[in-house]
Amino acid sequence: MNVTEQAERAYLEEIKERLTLAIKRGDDAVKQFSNELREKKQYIHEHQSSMDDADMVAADQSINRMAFTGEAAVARRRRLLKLGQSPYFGRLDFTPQGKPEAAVYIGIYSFLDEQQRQNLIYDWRAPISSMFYDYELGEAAYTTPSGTIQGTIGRKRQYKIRDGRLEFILENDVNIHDDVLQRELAKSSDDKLKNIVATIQRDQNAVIRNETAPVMVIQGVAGSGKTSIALHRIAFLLYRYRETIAAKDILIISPNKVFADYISNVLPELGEEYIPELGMEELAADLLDRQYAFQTFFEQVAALLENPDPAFVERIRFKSSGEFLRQLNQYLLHVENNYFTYSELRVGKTVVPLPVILAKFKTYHRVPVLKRFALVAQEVRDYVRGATGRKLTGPEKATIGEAIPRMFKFHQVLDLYQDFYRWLGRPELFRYDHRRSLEYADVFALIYLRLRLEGISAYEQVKHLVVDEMQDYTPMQYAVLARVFSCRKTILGDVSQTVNPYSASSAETIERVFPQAEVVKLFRSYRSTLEITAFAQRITPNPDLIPLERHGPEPLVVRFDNQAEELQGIQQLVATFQSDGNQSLGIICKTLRQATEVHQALQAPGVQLLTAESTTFTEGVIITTAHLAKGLEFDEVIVPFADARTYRTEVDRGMLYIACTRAMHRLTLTHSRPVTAFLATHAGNDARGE
Ligand SMILES: Nc1ncnc2c1ncn2[C@@H]1O[C@H](COP(=O)(O)OP(=O)(O)OP(=O)(O)O)[C@@H](O)[C@H]1O
Repeated sequence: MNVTEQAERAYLEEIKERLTLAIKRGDDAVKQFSNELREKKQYIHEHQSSMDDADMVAADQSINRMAFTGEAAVARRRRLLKLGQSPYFGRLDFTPQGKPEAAVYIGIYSFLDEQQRQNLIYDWRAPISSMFYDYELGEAAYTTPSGTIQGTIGRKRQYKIRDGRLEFILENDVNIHDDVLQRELAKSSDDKLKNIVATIQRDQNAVIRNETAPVMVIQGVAGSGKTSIALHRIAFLLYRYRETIAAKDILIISPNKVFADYISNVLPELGEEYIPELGMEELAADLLDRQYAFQTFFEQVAALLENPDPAFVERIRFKSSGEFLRQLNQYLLHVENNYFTYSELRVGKTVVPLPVILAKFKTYHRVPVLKRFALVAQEVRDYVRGATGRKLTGPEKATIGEAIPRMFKFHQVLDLYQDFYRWLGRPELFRYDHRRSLEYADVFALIYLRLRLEGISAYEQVKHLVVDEMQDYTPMQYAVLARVFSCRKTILGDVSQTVNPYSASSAETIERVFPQAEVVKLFRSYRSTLEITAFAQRITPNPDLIPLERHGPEPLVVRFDNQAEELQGIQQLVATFQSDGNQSLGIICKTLRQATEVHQALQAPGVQLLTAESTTFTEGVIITTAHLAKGLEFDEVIVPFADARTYRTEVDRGMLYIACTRAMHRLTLTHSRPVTAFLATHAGNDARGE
């Protein structure tokens, strides 16, 4: 053991002791709180009859205060216990200009020795910790709310401490990040996404700590850490703005429940509470007051995969364009200017002239049209009262109340939406029959009309919105999000991973809806080995992608003579997987029908079929579709039925790309019919030869 290591081990022991002491002090405090609380309650119980209202309020307040302090003490205990397992992962020896050098240990939370009033561990989100991610040795600086601190970093170390034991130290090397990163990435994936605090990269750190962007759009290649970054960014914002933003004020729009479950561990690992999460469809149902049944996005994509009817494709394509939004806005102007077919109004002997009614209607141009009638009616009543010099009778008031809305051509948003297509001269683009449900492509347009014509106030409490898988949402959806959520937003995704190319949005498309957005592009891919990344690149090339130097076995494309043999082959691959040390295997099919078929054929214990209705993600063997697997990752991936009939269209190509990019360490594709053209250039990898 060298001197450095000896000193570090001794220091770790010292910190652990102090942590144990702090936990003990905390325990005593919690005990004391609960005793006091019990006594107070007892006292109130016994003296209730002699207490007046003011006494009761004061007693209530003091109980609440004590309970709150008690809860905070329990939370602090939880954090200290966790720190005991792994107190810190980094150290900087920093000399601020004109001041002495100090060792700054960085961990998942901060630890202040209350007796010595000394910060023993800094939270990774603290301003000083940013230098750990942003600088190597030499000159460095960090920004605090009261200004920039300049200085020099004389030493930088990284540690891996697990279960309180020091596993390794890496010293002062420019490449330390790479070393530790490699070790982290080579590990087996468990069932949930993990925190990456110890190895956040410089470009990722810039996104996590960005405080200025009203809308942050992150376009990143597959495996670039977008989801991880978004979650760390939430943790950062909760720390930085802890006085004004709490976990409950944030909303994550996630593509499905399985994904929500998959990411659910990161924030608690970082010591933050549960963050509210909502699916796009749940949001839509809510904004439509649950008045309409509608097709889901899964159903739309499944319909495209099974039977891409050209008229259906055309409807989706048009409704996913920026032009659709522009036309709907034009139509709204047309409605405003033409659909109020006002006429002269007679109330008893009084005539309310046309210009008066129209002027009243225009005065309220800021109020949504369908909400304007009551206000106009009230103005007209005032006018009649002024003209007659007397109060209006009940029937007169009612006449006015009924007459004004009648001057407007439509009253139902759905009727206006249908009328929009007539106005556009393309009625064939709207398919709706009252017994069936709305097509998914119509859902957000209808919500947009509701927002503009009726006004909806909802979700006003949300202070930060996170939208993952941004490529799956159309300009119309973003226009709705922009109107419903006026708060800051983090929007992330990858246009190469679209499940529906007819409705994909790139960062540029989104920028058109949010001109104030700051767009960040991430090109470095962390998830997969170089071999897997190179393989996926040949399906959907992305010249900007930079893979991380990490090697593994070449992906295999394995041909079988018939489907029965193919399924048997898959069964063998599963058996091999189960006997080696990896933790997660994803068998990713194009459609749910195929996934169900494989699931039935395998019949092995512990093999789980993941469908759109699933709510949890567990490790082991999972069979699912590419659409559902989007955002997830597995140690090993098998893609069955990689044949020319299954993977044929551009939508199919996207699915194949998504499926392959889910693999971290090993990838195998199988087929029994002729291989898909998307793998034509991969034929050399065919284990059995074509
Ligand atoms: N700085 C980092 N340190 C360690 N691991 C990282 C880092 N950045 C990303 N990773 C790992 O890379 C993998 C991919 O991350 P993540 O799922 O957040 O990427 P993504 O861009 O959302 O992927 P995709 O779009 O393909 O679903 C995860 O296992 C994550 O832990």
